[in-house]
Amino acid sequence: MAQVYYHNDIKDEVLKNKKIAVVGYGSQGHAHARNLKDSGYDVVVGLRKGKSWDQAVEDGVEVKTVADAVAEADVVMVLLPDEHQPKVYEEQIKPNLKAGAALAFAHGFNVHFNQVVAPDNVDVFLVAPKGPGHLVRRTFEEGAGVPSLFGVEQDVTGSAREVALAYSKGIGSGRAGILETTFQEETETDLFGEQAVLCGGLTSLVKSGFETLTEAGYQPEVAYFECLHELKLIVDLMYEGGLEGMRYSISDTAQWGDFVSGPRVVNEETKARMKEVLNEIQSGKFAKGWILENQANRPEFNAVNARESQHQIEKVGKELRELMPFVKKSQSKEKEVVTHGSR
Ligand SMILES: NC(=O)C1=CN([C@@H]2O[C@H](COP(=O)(O)OP(=O)(O)OC[C@H]3O[C@@H](n4cnc5c(N)ncnc54)[C@H](OP(=O)(O)O)[C@@H]3O)[C@@H](O)[C@H]2O)C=CC1
Ligand SMILES: CC[C@](O)(C(C)=O)C(=O)O
Ligand SMILES: [Mg+2]
Ligand SMILES: [Mg+2]
Repeated sequence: MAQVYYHNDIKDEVLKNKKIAVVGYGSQGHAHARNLKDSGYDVVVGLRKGKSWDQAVEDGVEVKTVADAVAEADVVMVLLPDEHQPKVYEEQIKPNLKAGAALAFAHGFNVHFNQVVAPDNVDVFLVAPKGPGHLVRRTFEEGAGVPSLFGVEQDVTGSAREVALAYSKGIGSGRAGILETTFQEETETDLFGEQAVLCGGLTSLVKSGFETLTEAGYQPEVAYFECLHELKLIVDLMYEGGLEGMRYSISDTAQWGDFVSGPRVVNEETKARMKEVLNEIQSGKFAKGWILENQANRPEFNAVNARESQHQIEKVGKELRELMPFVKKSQSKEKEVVTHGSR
């Protein structure tokens, strides 16, 4: 088994007297900044004036311009959207980076695909939480954490690995498990996971199930509960006990249906498509497409986003969630409009 590091395995003195600049205060940024601050670290957030700036001030976090925050920092964690990182890096981060500082990321995309090239006189590492930023904060506050991967690309000080481990512990990942990786492995597996399984695969599966039921004449509300709402309850059981743990709680009828019908829906053809997706990630084709889409001001991203928001599952879901205040309360997006309006 790979070595997994936990809270008590990690010495954190190496980070204790360092100033940490967290650039960006969105999903990951607010979680890293607040968790590190609560872990006793000296944190400054680097931002432009705007909603996130106001939110960070309201949260009691020290805020400066990106240039000023970077100039005084020993560790600079870049938590801007991936597509904004190269420009902000060139214009505001690189000119202000101290020699011997560490440049850090939560995802390897820009370093791996050469969109950000660090100078030779800094450490470069990543600490990539394997979960959404809002959960990195929420689980930390609950006394738990989200697992993280860490990896070192460049080590000029000789302490990059120790600093990355201490940083991972500071955001709470030592409670869940910390694994060593490379920028290449993190980038390719993260992109694959979010495209084929966690986000892309899942939304397509849910919508296809919902459409199959509604097109057959069943009530949209029934289809919503069956194909989307209950998914969380089933996935929670997998999170706690794996596939077997989930199957223990469902009926034998459901388990038999799982065995005979699941592999007909997600089959060898699906796996062949997954391999295609992975190949395009590994070859750089996906990255090139995403970079060009942003350079063209996101015509396709915006069109698909607008179309998706009009899907019947979104409309019926919104109405049903209004009637379940306990669901609405824990919903990151509704909460985010108030607390992290930039997303
Ligand atoms: N979302 C997640 O849970 C995960 C993300 N990651 C990685 O973490 C990194 C951050 O992603 P994520 O948290 O989703 O990012 P967000 O989209 O949530 O980041 C938004 C933040 O960036 C700020 N920002 C955007 N552009 C600029 C700019 N030009 N100058 C200054 N600030 C700017 C926004 O400020 P303003 O309010 O002013 O717009 C806001 O604070 C990415 O590398 C991503 O791949 C890794 C694991 C999970
Ligand atoms: C699953 C999506 C993710 O990779 C994440 C939350 O881990 C992301 O990029 O947001
Ligand atoms: Mg991820
Ligand atoms: Mg990702």
